[in-house]
Amino acid sequence: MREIHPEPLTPEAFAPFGDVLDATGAPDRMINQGLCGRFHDRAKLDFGAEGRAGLSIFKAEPRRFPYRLDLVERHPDGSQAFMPMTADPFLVIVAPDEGGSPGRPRAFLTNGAQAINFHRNTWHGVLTPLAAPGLFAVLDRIGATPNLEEHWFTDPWTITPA
Ligand SMILES: NC(=O)N[C@@H](O)C(=O)O
Ligand code: NI
Repeated sequence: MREIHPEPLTPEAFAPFGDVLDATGAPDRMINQGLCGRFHDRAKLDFGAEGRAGLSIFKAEPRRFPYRLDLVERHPDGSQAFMPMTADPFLVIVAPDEGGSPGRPRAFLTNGAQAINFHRNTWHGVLTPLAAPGLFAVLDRIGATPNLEEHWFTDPWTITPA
């Protein structure tokens, strides 16, 4: 059984795969008469030449550990951002591309105050909440192409805390 242990999500570790939107530390600017900190323009959004931005709500079933990972996917035509609407940590799964197929996946656990944005064509697991109601705002590309490539692992991975 091939095991993966989740790592804490940090912008540095996630950089090869996408952006982490994290409201820790000092904001980039104070707005609204000094009553709001703006962490400005923190994601590289990409909807391609033929697409447009779409903002959706996902209500996903919570998953549990040990989590069986048998599928990763990617969106060749645009980025995809998962922004939780609750303060529950969720699981973020990515994998490097190795000649058109995913390499060894990596799993990250958010701290409950983070959102993520997968860059275009990044192999990732589908939205994976760990608590109900699994509510997320999702910003991704809407367009005429399917914008989806799936890879099923013949030998699934098991994600479980160390
Ligand atoms: N298919 C869809 O809208 N969502 C997936 O892309 C996902 O990453 O959850
Ligand atoms: Ni996706």
